Amino acid sequence: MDEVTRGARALVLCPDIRTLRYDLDARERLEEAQGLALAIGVIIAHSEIMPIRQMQPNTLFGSGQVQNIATQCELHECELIIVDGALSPIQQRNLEEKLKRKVIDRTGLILEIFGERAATAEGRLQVELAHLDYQQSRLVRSWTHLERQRGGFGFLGGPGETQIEADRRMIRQRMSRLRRELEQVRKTRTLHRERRGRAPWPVIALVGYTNAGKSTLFNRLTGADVMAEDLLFATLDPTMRAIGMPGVEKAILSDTVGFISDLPTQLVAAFRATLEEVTGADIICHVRDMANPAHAAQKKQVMEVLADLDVVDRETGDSDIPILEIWNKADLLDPDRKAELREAASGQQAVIMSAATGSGMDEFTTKVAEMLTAKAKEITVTLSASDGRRLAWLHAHGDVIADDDAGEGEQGPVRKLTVRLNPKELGQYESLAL
Ligand SMILES: Nc1nc2c(ncn2[C@@H]2O[C@H](COP(=O)(O)OP(=O)(O)OP(=O)(O)O)[C@@H](O)[C@H]2O)c(=O)[nH]1
Ligand SMILES: [Mg+2]
Repeated sequence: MDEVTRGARALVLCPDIRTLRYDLDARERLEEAQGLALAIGVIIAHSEIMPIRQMQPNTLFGSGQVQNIATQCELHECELIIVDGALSPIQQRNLEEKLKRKVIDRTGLILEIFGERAATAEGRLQVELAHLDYQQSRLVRSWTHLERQRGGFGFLGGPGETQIEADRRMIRQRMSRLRRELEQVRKTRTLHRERRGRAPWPVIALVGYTNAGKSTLFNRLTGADVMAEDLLFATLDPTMRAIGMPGVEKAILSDTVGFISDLPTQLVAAFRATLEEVTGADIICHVRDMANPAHAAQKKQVMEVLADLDVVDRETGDSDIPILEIWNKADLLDPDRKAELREAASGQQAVIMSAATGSGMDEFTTKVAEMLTAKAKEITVTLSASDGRRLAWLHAHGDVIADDDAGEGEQGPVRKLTVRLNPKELGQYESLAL
C-alpha cells in the first residue's frame, strides 16, 4: 500500500447482509477484517458491524448508513474506509465521492497484503496479475501501490473514454506478458519439483488458516527464522527445509500460504499454484488455532481448499494423503477445554500442542514418524553382489534393516537385503533400469 495509506487512520466496516449466508458470525468476521487491516499497517480508528436488510446497488449501504459512516469518519478522523465485503466498482466510486475518502473492499485489501508480502518472482508475478485483473474493472482507481511503484499506467486524474480504452489495452498487454513470464517460472519450478520428487525424502506439508501457527511450528522444527507474526498472511511463498527428527531421519518440511475465507477470485489461481506443493506431499499437517472461536469454520475453509486441490474428496472428506491435525495454541486454552479436546483427539489423527511453547512436540514427532512408517513397505531382495548399482541405490534411499551374505549364486556371491521403502521409493526402485 502506498505511503499515504500505511499508517492511515481507518474505519473498518463489516457489512452483515441479511440475505447472505456466512460461515462466521458478524463479530468473528469483524475481528478477521481488523486483522487484515492491521496486516497492511493501518491504524484502526473505529470499527463497526453494519446490518444490511437490502443491498443498495449504488452504495451498498442505505443512505442513513452512509450519513452515519461520514459522521464516524469525522469523529474518528479517518482517511480510509475498509469495507469487509465485495463492492462493485460503482459502489466503490459512489462511496468515495459521498464520503470524500478512499474506500477499499475485502478483495482490494487482500490484494494489497499479497502485494506487500510476495517475495519470490513467482509470487510477485501472480499478485500483479491478480491486481491487474481487479483493476480492469476499476480503471478510474488510483490508489494501488502497484501502479504507483511501476510508474503508473496513467490512471490518475479523471481519464476520458479514450484514455480508459488505452489503459485497458495496456493492462491486457501487460497481463499477457505476465502470463508468459509466469509460465516460464512455473516450468522451472516443476523441474525443481521433479528433481526433488526423485529425492528419497518424504515431504511434510504444513497447511492451515492464516495465523494458525504454521510458521511458528516450521521454525521450531527447522530452527529457521521464517517470518512468524501475529499478522494475517505473514507467509505467502512456500518455504522448504530439510529436517530430521526422532524416527524420521530426513524429511522435507514445507510451510505454505495461509487460507482465508472469501479469497478474492482473482487470487484463487495464484493461491492454487502456490499450494501445488501440497498435492505432492506424503503427509499433510493441518495446523489449527484451537484458541480461535471460529476454528471449526476455519477448518471447513481449509478442507474446501484441499478439495479444490483434489487432495480431499468433497463428499466423503476422505483424503489421498494422510492428514494429521495439529490442535495448536493449547497454551491459551483453559484446563477444562484442554481435557475436552484431549478426549476428542484420541479417536482421530490429531495432536494437541503449542508451537509457541513446544509442549506436545514429542507426541507430534512420534505421530509423524508413525504415519511415515505406516506408509513404508518392507521388502526383501536377493541381489548379485556385483549389482553395485542396485545395492548402492537401496543403501542411499531406503532404510536398510539387513544386508547379509547369502552364499554363492550362479553368477558369483549373492546378498540378501531387507529394506524399508516408502511407496514413492518403492516405485522408483522397481523402475530402476536393469
Ligand atoms: N499462544 C500461542 N501463540 C502461537 C502459537 N503458535 C503460533 N502462535 C502465534 O500466532 C501468530 C501467528 O503465527 P504464525 O506462525 O505466523 O502463523 P501462520 O499460520 O504461519 O500464519 P500465516 O503465515 O499468516 O498463514 C504469531 O503471533 C505466533 O506467535 C501457540 O502455540 N501459542
Ligand atoms: Mg506463516
